[in-house]
Amino acid sequence: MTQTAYPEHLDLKPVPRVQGVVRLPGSKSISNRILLLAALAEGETRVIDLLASDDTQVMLAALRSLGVQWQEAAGEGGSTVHRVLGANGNFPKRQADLFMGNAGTAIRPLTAALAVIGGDYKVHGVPRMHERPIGDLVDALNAVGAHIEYTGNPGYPPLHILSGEFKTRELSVRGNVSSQFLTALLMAAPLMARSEPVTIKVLGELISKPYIEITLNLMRRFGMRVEQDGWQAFTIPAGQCYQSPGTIHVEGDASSASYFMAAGAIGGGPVRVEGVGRDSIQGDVRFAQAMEQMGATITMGENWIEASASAPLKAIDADFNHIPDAAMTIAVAALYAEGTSTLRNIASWRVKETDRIAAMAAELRKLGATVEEGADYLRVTPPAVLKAAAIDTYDDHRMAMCFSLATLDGAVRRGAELRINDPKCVAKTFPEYFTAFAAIARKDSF
Ligand SMILES: O=C(O)C1=C[C@@H](OP(=O)(O)O)[C@@H](O)[C@H](O)C1
Ligand SMILES: C=C(OP(=O)(O)O)C(=O)O
Repeated sequence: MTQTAYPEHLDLKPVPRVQGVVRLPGSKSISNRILLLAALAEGETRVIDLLASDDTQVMLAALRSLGVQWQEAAGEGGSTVHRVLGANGNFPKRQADLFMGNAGTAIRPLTAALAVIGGDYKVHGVPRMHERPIGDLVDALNAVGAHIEYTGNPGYPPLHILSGEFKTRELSVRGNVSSQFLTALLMAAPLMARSEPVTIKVLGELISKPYIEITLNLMRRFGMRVEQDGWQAFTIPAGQCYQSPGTIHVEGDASSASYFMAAGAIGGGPVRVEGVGRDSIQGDVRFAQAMEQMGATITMGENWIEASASAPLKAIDADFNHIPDAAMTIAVAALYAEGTSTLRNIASWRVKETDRIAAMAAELRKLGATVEEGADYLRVTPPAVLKAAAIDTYDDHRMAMCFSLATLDGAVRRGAELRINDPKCVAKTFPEYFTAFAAIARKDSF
């Protein structure tokens, strides 16, 4: 969908050293939230540096099908500007067939907004999207009077969303499969809270909490007050409407930053990413702390992070529930660490773009690693030397991006000669990834 021509596979040579500066593409999580909030707000929002990728493309196309007007223009200094004309808590078109690709950040929040606004909507995606759960969100909405039907397998898209009759203003949602269900309810709740407050209760454990902080932060930027009782309950006081903040800037993507931070830590560096830093609202900047724990040197400014290392990395044993996406990068960095690394509390990997625990284990083994796979953990012991391999990517952008790191020579291990199959899957969040990666590869040796 997004325009970058990639061959069927990429053959990558070992990279002796990496160094350089990378300007990051916009954050997927921030981009898709801002698009929906801008569409629901009163007034026009100018969105600077929106991510251009498959995941934002499906959101933009869906909003257009729903009658929301937006335009893209070039901004200053190579930036982009999207002007979104808010429809003030409504969608001008009440009937639409919406293709959501494999974008969790698009289908889940839109489902909640469509269910509350009402109409007649078909919502579907790629085959893998139809295997990714949405039942907890549908149950939460239908329990208070929404009318959402499954047109395929119960618990999964595709969905048929009709007009419901909301009976109560207290919702409950399970938080242990995906935090995106709570995010979806939070963003849609103000549309229900016209005359009475709405409370959302979280049943059981909530995973991926920093993504809820992104949601709350952006809702505040659009003028919304949310009362929070820990991670258990959230109340939206009655009578509020989303208000355009005027202009809003999209930070660089912190999950995309992880590949370059890891590259700097493995391949000498320094590698600097620009677009995220100390002031980021994205939880994935905490990947930098994990890298530090592994022995990398990290420095940060307001809007940049730099990684380098002068000694081999050390193994890590940690809980990565708070950074599920960037944690995939840790699994590959573990190939360069001395000893066995354990990534814990990552069960959500199983229901993302692919079963990421199984996929990661299979591909790390191809490189010669010893891998133990559990229901919610992964244990990686690196080989003495990485083996050349053809890496399958399972239509998962992060598999393609993090395995590119296994070409790095590192301080102790020769980088592998690698084939990355189906590299175009990076279009989900970072269409230009391999160009950016090539730009930090230095042909000279240490
Ligand atoms: O809300 C978000 O922007 C996201 C939440 C996370 O999902 P889960 O809450 O399902 O772990 C993350 O993996 C995904 O890439 C983006
Ligand atoms: C899990 C991911 O995506 P999604 O937003 O589709 O859940 C991801 O980008 O790693």
